[in-house]
Amino acid sequence: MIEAKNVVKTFDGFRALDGLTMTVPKGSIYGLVGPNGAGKSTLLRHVTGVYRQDSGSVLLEGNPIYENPEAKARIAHIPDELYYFLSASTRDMMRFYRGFYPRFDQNRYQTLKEVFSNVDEKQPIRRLSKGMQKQSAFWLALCCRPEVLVLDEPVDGLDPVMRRQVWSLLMGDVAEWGTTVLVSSHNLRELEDVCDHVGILSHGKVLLERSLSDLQENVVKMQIVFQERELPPLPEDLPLLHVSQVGRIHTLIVRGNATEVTNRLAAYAPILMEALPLTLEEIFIYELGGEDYAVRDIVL
Ligand SMILES: Nc1ncnc2c1ncn2[C@@H]1O[C@H](COP(=O)(O)OP(=O)(O)OP(=O)(O)O)[C@@H](O)[C@H]1O
Repeated sequence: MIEAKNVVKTFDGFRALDGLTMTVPKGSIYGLVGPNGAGKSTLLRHVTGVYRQDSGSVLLEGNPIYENPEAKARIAHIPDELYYFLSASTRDMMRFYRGFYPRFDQNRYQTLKEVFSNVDEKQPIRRLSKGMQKQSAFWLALCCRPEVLVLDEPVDGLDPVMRRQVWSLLMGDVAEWGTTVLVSSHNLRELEDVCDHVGILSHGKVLLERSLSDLQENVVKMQIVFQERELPPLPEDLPLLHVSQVGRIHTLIVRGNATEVTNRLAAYAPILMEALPLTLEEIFIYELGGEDYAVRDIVL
């Protein structure tokens, strides 16, 4: 488990992280979503032990990460801007990582050659195209067999086929090894299919973090038609988040699970009624109640 508790980080008086608290359960794929400048990269640099927080704590299994080589050897990081030694090739980096990561898997390096077949392992990484550099970074990170994989905007620059390949390899590692993946993105849609936990970051704070199952079981979209054109007066304690109408079809966004809500609304004898799941984007918009426009922008 990774825990960030009340983390504050200032740069020249500017609070890039402003009392941030986040919990990433072991074996989860945790998506961190936020607009430009929200503090995603800064947070990930704390989780990987690159930065030291001004106050608060950043822990892996209860131990501080900063200046803790034992914790750092359990974490692999693909940052938004890749850094490699001048003229180092993928093969050179493999040898370097092999010395650092105790679970480095040499056989996997050979096996994954087929997946990343258009990366020339002998060519300096800096001379590869951007997408190929990302592929090289994934290839190496997957061979490290880290307990925690931290990915900053990981699939930017990868073509759709490679995106799928990479996500499927990552999900395989989570299933087989219980790897914890912490991944940042601007795009909730990109993360929707892969994450089981999501945190929304804005102005240096996590506004909301939930497991996907919690989110999906607790809000439902009801499409409903009554004999009358107008909506009948519904009970005051029905936790309605939003109501809209197109023609005779009313769309109600209701907090609660689909069966409960369907049973309650059945008492009003609708002609037609259907419970639909919400997309992750819709859930966040309704959950956050549109209070924060920066957040609306990223989820819309
Ligand atoms: N080394 C630094 N020195 C000064 N300010 C910094 C530094 N790193 C980050 N910041 C500031 O902290 C804030 C958060 O930056 P950060 O890079 O963490 O955001 P982000 O959510 O990753 O953004 P993006 O989506 O654009 O990558 C920004 O206002 C940025 O200008």
